[in-house]
Amino acid sequence: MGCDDQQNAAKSSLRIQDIAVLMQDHCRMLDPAKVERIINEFVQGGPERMQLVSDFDYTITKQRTEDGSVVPSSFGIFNACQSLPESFKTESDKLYHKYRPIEIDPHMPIPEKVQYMVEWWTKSGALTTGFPFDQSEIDQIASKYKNALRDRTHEFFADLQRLGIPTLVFSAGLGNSVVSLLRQANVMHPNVKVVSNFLQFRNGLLDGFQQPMIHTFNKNETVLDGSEYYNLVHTRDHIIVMGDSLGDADMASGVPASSHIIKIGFLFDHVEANMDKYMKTFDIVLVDDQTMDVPRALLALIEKQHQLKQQSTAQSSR
Ligand SMILES: C[n+]1cn([C@@H]2O[C@H](COP(=O)(O)OP(=O)(O)O)[C@@H](O)[C@H]2O)c2nc(N)[nH]c(=O)c21
Ligand SMILES: [Mg+2]
Repeated sequence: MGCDDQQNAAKSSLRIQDIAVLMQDHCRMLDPAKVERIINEFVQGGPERMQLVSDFDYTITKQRTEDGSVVPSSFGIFNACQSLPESFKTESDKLYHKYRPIEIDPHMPIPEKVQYMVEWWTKSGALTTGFPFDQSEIDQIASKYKNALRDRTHEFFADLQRLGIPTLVFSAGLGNSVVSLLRQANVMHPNVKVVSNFLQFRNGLLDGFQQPMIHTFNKNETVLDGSEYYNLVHTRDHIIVMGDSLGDADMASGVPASSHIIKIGFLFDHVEANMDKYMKTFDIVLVDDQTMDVPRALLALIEKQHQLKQQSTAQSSR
């Protein structure tokens, strides 16, 4: 490509109908023109303005595996550890059955739910106290699920690392399981930060979770305020958000209002019943897509333009 061609390519904008992955039947968008506009902004802004924020359970892990086996959640991995006292398991189940219906109650206002969630995480932390525990137990169970990450997760995290895009994995679950799985899958690169609830130890015994508590309704960038990660990303105003639950769409709250955000929602359960809400909440809804192909395609467009710009700068400075 000559210099002029390269400069023209660098300026021309992309049309959504030319982005093949977004034209697949299972890829739905309420407002394709908005997605097209933001993709063009991402592409023009380049990798240095990008950040990625992703949920963990059933967003990085698969919602459906080929052999039909169920992937446990991060708390589920911990609960499967053999050394946990029997009383822990029964009490923890009781809490789940009490609080989970509140968490997903469509009628209760969020401020009221927040109190209950704080109560749940606090009681769960109190239960996770006073007995010995070894991280290797989590590692052993997590190792069984390192292949249960979405197809092309490895490539996706390699893309993010190569482009230097800060990547936040947010989980209101258990951070020890999240990090263990990401490490064993070889995707825990230096640009990846996990914000979650981590086990705390005192005198060799478990002592609940470390602060700050991350629960369903504060799982967003406001909990990062003033932190090292916040300082790293607060000027990165081009954001990809990925999640499988409706609440995940708010994970970037707390970033400047002028930011441009593309929210990708992975929908698998009760597709028809959930479709309307997902379409209103996420910019791109992927129905039973167990891959990272769509977010990877966005990164590929950003990278291609970035390379063109670099080549044309190199040529014009000759
Ligand atoms: C305190 N607590 C919370 N949860 C659930 O863990 C989930 C973690 O939240 P999340 O990180 O948003 O994960 P998601 O991808 O599954 O949405 C919450 O939505 C709760 O339903 C919990 N689940 C179990 N098994 N045990 C617990 O103690 C516990
Ligand atoms: Mg999830």
